[in-house]
Amino acid sequence: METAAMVWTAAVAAVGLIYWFVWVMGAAEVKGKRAVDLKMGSITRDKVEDKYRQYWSFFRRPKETAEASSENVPVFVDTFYNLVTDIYEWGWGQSFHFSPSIPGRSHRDATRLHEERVVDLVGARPGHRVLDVGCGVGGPMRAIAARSGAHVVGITINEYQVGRARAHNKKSGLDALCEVVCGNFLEMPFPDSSFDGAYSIEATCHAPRLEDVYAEIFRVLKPGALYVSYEWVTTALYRADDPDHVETIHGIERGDALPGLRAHDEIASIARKVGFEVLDERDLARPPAGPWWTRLKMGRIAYWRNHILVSVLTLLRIAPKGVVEVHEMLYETARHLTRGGETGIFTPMDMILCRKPPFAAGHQESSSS
Ligand SMILES: C=C(CC[C@@H](C)[C@H]1CC[C@H]2C3=CC[C@H]4[C@H](C)[C@@H](O)CC[C@]4(C)[C@H]3CC[C@]12C)C(C)C
Ligand SMILES: C[S@@+](CC[C@H](N)C(=O)[O-])C[C@H]1O[C@@H](n2cnc3c(N)ncnc32)[C@H](O)[C@@H]1O
Repeated sequence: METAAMVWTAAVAAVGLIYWFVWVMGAAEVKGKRAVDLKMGSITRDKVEDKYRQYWSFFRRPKETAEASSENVPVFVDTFYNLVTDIYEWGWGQSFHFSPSIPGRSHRDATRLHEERVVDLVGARPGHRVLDVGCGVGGPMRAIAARSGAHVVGITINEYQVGRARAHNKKSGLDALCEVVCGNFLEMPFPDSSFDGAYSIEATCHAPRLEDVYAEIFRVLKPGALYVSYEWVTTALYRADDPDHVETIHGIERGDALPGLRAHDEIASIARKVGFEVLDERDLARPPAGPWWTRLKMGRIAYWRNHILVSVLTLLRIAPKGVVEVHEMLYETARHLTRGGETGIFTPMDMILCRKPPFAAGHQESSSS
């Protein structure tokens, strides 16, 4: 073969390979969000590295951060979701939470079943207005609205997620039942007693003080309405004097924008303090539930593929500088989360079911006010 022909063949093969690697393999979990579409939320390209550094210096020592400047937590949580939302959608899907694995069923099915459980727990039905506290890009909201026929209103602090969630709602034909509002769940823009039910899936862990968000939820619920939450907590197996345990929990907090994980036995008393009756509390991760962390572990090869992919895309200037660092942070977090699951010292699904008493007055003040 002539040299020119060889060069051409090699060039065509290289282009084909890059196309396959980036466009075909790059559309990881859910087709529709590809590696080439990775933006960093509402952060402009040139600011991504800086924003990541700011995030990292704020959340490097989570507990101290929360105590020193808890009023800044929502701002940095918003920065965090600008940095990770597209990577989450690309590598995980539209539901930003874990679920127990179910033998013989796909991750997608397991996720949906974990979400639909909320419908039964809060008794959502057509005609109801249900609040989704910390709604992400709306994966759970769409599953819950579709299953129950209720009108679901989601709130998220991150403007970029609002746009993503509205686009997904429209695309799935659920926009008449699903509404998304940008706001802080510590000061919600809703009138007292305006919801028939509420839920939060792996979101209230971002609140510096759980009583503040619970008090807000209590305020906006109608008397007699139910609220269910899947909380991130340390379990009874966690030992504060075991350096391995402490490192795992700090690793989870640093890489997930958490101002300090709470212990499992703190949740119910906080709910009662703001006025709720606690009807049930259970760790949904306990056997016979299948392990929630296997989905993270089984993807190790995929992580390496993704790492190479984001590095190549950054080199080609398709992805903004800083994405590789964010991706590495998530990889580290996945390691700590897996360790938390395997040792049993951490659960992302401590379920608490509460009711606002039928004859409750309006807003219960949180302890600081
Ligand atoms: C509830 C929260 C988020 C929970 C999970 C949805 C996310 C926690 C860690 C995330 C991930 C870790 C590794 C990433 C991987 C390196 C990348 O290649 C593809 C995406 C990941 C799998 C990513 C996906 C989402 C998580 C599992 C918190 C924030 C309260
Ligand atoms: C891990 S995501 C879970 C999203 C969604 N529940 C799901 O399961 O897909 C946490 C969500 O909480 C939201 N959040 C965190 N702090 C918030 C705050 N102070 N006010 C409003 N939303 C907040 C984030 O913006 C994000 O949407």
